[in-house]
Amino acid sequence: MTKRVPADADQVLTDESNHESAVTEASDPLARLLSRAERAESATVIRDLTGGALALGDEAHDELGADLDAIRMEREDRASLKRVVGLSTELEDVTEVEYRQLRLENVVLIGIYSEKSSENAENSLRELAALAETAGATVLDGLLQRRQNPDPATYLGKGKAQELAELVAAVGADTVVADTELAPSQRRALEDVVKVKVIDRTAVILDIFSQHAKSREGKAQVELAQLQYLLPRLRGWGESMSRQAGGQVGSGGAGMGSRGPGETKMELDRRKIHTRMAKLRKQIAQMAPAREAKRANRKRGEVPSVAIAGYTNAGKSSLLNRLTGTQEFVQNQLFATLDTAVRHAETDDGRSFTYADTVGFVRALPHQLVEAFRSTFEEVGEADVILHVVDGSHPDPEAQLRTVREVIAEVDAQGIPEIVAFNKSDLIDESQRLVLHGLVSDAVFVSARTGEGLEELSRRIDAALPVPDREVTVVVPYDRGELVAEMHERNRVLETEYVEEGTRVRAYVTAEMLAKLEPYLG
Ligand SMILES: Nc1nc2c(ncn2[C@@H]2O[C@H](COP(=O)(O)OP(=O)(O)OP(=O)(O)O)[C@@H](O)[C@H]2O)c(=O)[nH]1
Ligand SMILES: [Mg+2]
Repeated sequence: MTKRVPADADQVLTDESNHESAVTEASDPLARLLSRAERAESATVIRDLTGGALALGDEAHDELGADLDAIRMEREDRASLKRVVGLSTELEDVTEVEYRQLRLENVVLIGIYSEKSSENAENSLRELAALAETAGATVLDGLLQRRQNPDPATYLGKGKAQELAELVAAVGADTVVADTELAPSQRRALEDVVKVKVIDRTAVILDIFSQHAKSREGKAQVELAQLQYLLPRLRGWGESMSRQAGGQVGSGGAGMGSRGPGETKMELDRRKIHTRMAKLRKQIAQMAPAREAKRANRKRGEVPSVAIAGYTNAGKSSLLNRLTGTQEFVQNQLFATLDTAVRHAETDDGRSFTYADTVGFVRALPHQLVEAFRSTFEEVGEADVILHVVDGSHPDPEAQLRTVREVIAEVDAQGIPEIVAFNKSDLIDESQRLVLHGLVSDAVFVSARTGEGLEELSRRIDAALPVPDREVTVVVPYDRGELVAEMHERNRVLETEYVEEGTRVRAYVTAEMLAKLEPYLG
C-alpha cells in the first residue's frame, strides 16, 4: 500500500530512519492522496464493523487485517512526519511538489487589496487566520499589499515578495498562505522567491473539509473536490518536472523533482485521478437516492422544514440545540458541521416540522466545494423557511449576510421566506444593535448562550411555517361529486371507497379544502 523510498533518498536527508516515509510521501504526493483515500475508505469499513455488522466473510476478514495495517501505517507515517518539521525550509527548494497534504505548522498570511481602505482585506485575512488555525496551524504574521491587481507572476509584487522572503526567514515560518486561489504558476514562482511552501485559501478550506467530513457521502464529496483542485495543478507539476529533467538540476546533485519519472508517469497519474473521480461521482450518485428518499418522506408527511443557514461559526448548531434540546456538535472552529442534520420540532400549537442544520458558508467558498456540496445546499433550496443565522458580534456582519445570500440565490432559494437572527447578542452593545438593526430591520436578536430572544424567534418561525395539510377521512354524498373531483385535482387522495352514503375518501387536504369538507367529516 505504501511506496518504497527511492534508493538515493538519504542523499537529501540525514540517515534518521524516520525520515524515510516522509521523503516517499513528499516525492509522490499523488500516490499519497490516492492511498490516503483508500485508507480513509477502509477506515469507514472498520467503523461499520464495530457498529455491529458481524456477518463477516473471509474476504471481509482479510480486508479487516489490511485495514488495520493501513491505519497503523498511516499513524506511523503521521508520527514520523511530525518529527521532520521544517523539512521544506531545510531543502530550500520545494517547487517540484505542486500538491501536498497540508502539514501546516508556522504560517505567514499574505493578501492584496485594491480599495482605499484595507479594512475588508484585514477582515478577510483575520478569517484566513481562523481557517489556518482550524486546520491546525500557528499563525505568525500577516502581510497585506495594496495593488490594483495581483502580480501575474508572483501574486505579490516583486519587491514585496522579497520582503516576504525576509519576513519568513526572520520569524521561522515554514508555510505561506495566500488569501486567494493562486494560479499554479503563481504559486511556483512565489515559492521560488520565499523558499518555503506556498498554499492558498482554497487548499486550506479543502483541508478542513477533509478533516471534518464524517459521513461516507461527505467524505466522497470532499475527495472529489480535492481531486478537482489537484487536476489543473498536476499539469504545472509535470511541466516543472520536465523542466528539471531538462538539465536545470540544482547544485546538490539529483533534486527530488528530477528523480521523478516525468511525463509518462504524469499521464498515468492523470488517468488514475480521472478514474478515481469517476468512481466517486458514481458513489455519490448512488447515495443520492437514499437522501432523496429521506427528503421525499419528509415531504410526503407534509412536514414543513426550516433550513438553518449561515456563515460558519455563526452559532447555527448552538441555536438548533437550544431550539430543540438536542446535542449537535458545537465548536469554536470553522466548519464544525459538514453533514446536514435534521431534527424534529413542534410549534406551540402542536404542528410538527423539521430543522435542518447545514454546512456553514465562508468568503470565497471554493467553487469545487460548492459543486461537491450542491446537494447539501439544495436542501436549503427546498426548505419552507430559511433561518439565516448571523454572528452579530462579528466585525463585518454585512459581508457575512451578503455571502450567505449569494449562495441562497445560487440554489434558487430567494423566494423562500427568510428570518434573520443576529446571534451572540450577549456579546454586543446598544450601538452595535443599532447598526445591525439598520442592516436588517426585522431581524430577531438572539443568544444561544443566554437564551435571549429564543421565544420570539420560535414565534416568528411558527408564523412563517405554512399550515401543513391535514389528513382527513370524509364521506362525501354522491350529489357532491365535484368535491371528490376537486380533492383529486388539488389535494392528495390516499384512498377511496364507495359506501352506501357516498364516497369515503382519505386524503391530505389544505386548510381551504378542509373548510369545504367540514360537514362531511367523520
Ligand atoms: N457568546 C456566544 N457564543 C456563542 C453563541 N452561540 C454560539 N456561540 C459560540 O460560537 C461558536 C460556534 O458555534 P456553532 O454552533 O458550532 O456554530 P455553527 O454556525 O454551527 O458553525 P459551523 O458548524 O462551523 O458552521 C461556539 O464556540 C459557540 O459556543 C452565543 O449566543 N453567544
Ligand atoms: Mg455547526
